[in-house]
Amino acid sequence: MNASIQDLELVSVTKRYGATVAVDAINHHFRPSSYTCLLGPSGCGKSSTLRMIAGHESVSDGAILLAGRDISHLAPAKRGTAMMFQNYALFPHLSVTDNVAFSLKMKGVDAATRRAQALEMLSLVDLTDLADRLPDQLSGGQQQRVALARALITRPQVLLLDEPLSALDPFLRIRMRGELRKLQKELGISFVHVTHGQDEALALADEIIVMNNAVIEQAGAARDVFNAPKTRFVAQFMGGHNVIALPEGQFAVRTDAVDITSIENGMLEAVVKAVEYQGTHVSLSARIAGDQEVTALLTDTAFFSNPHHPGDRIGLHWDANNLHQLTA
Ligand SMILES: Nc1ncnc2c1ncn2[C@@H]1O[C@H](COP(=O)(O)OP(=O)(O)OP(=O)(O)O)[C@@H](O)[C@H]1O
Repeated sequence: MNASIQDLELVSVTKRYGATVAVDAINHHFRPSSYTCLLGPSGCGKSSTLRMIAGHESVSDGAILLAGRDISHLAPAKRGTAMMFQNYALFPHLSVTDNVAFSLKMKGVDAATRRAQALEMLSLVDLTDLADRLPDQLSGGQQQRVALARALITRPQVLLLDEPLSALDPFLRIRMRGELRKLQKELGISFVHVTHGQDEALALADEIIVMNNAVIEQAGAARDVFNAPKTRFVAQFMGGHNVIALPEGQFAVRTDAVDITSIENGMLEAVVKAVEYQGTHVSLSARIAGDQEVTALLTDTAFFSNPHHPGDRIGLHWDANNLHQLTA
């Protein structure tokens, strides 16, 4: 396949800080014009990966290619990428417009052109009316939009976002993630977004890259990663799965794919341990052979049409195609 204009590729990219290997020879070909989330627990290497793509951290080994060009050793402003930081890093003494226009000023663009382009970006993020305010006269969500406009004014091929929603309250976080997604689709450029929240990754991403211990555990379409985790780590980190050791190996099965039936009709015999009412659903946990726990997430209708209580002996059942063998 020919490299398209926005193709971003990591080739055996490694980051070492002294003796610490933060990113260990990872390879990935990002899909053009897509929203990708880099997901993983604290310390797995996702921010280092993003910072290397941005050029804010040097690459210890390997190469970063954008549109077929090796950008590994270029200055951040020369890469065709732009980064939006977690804390937005706005200049407190500059107006919204001047914050957005800042990088153009550094490039020596004249004042009228700077202002026109900044206003265009502010209109894109719906902030035209607040163009003359200072950052501390804005809400958290508005500051984030300024930071977005400021990153986008450089017309990047790839926008890099490091935990962009973490400073927002939960309500605003959900609203802003909808706006990020919409903006990415409107602009048609690639967004690469670092998060440790699987809900956030599922809500936003076309593609999810799950990192753990400096390597990529699994990458793929969001639904594929959620539905068919390849490793125990991915199944547990994404949530909503049981990991069960059976005589044939280790398997993941989604909690909402587990049905309760009679002992005779079940594939496995179990004893109910706990029942938790969750409104739309009921979470039932049961103990199976080998002292393993299996959770079944049942709709409230399904549960209350045939309720069970701790101590009941039941059968568990699932369709074979909902069982995913794990490789590690
Ligand atoms: N400047 C640095 N010097 C030394 N070690 C570092 C440095 N930055 C990161 N590390 C180490 O590299 C590893 C990966 O860090 P990184 O920040 O990339 O992880 P992360 O997945 O983004 O974590 P978090 O979600 O906590 O930000 C960690 O073990 C971290 O302690």
